[in-house]
Amino acid sequence: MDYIIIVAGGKGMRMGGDVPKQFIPIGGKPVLMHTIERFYEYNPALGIILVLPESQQAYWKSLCKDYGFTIQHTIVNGGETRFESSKNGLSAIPDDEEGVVGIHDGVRPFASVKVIADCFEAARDEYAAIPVVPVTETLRYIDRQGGGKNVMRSDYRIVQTPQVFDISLLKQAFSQPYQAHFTDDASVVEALGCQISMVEGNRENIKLTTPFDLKIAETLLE
Ligand SMILES: Nc1ccn([C@@H]2O[C@H](COP(=O)(O)OP(=O)(O)OP(=O)(O)O)[C@@H](O)[C@H]2O)c(=O)n1
Ligand SMILES: C[C@](O)(CO)[C@H](O)COP(=O)(O)O
Repeated sequence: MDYIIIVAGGKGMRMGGDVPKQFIPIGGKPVLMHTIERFYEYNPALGIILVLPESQQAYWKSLCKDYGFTIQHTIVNGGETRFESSKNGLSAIPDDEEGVVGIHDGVRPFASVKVIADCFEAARDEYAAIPVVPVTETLRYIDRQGGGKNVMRSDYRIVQTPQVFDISLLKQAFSQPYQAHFTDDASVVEALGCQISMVEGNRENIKLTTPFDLKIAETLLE
């Protein structure tokens, strides 16, 4: 069986505000409902695991009731770091399960169904796949003295989610101790010495990080 783990266990410090960013309504319903619907649209048989801070779980259940949101999912407690939240989500999948598992930021409601399908397909063939988009602005490397140097932007890609992996490979990766450079799930798998395949992402698949991103989200839904 295949799964998607949707991580929404963060604090949303850069977004600020009283309502955690995954619950902010865009286009008439909470961000997280849009995100889950994308994966349901891709494959209604996908096992959906939602990682949420324990303190937010009752509120989420009340939102599901209020909005008539009935897509089945399992809720798991969030962790202190994204690494821990991903690991908690993964622990909800039986150890002997075969198939692939994606990990997706709860606050990326615009992953296209094509990108989701491409990532799952690539991971079935190549064990680990992530969506990337080109850099559209010029990049400068900043050294420790604060000096800058132009670098070739064509040498870099912006990394999105869902990041999809063979289940047993991902379980092995997450048995490693946490390291500070684990900023996504692919970096955890790469630390085992594995190659990560890249598929073309979709530009709208932004991470809602600051209030500015919410304005873009509303525009994308118009
Ligand atoms: N301990 C954590 C930290 C992050 N995340 C999730 O990882 C995704 C990407 O993280 P980010 O956008 O940075 O969210 P926050 O950590 O909540 O934001 P901030 O860094 O501004 O506090 C989000 O869906 C977030 O909920 C998580 O599940 N558990
Ligand atoms: C996983 C991620 O969205 C890929 O771009 C990103 O690394 C998350 O970073 P954050 O600082 O936890 O938002």
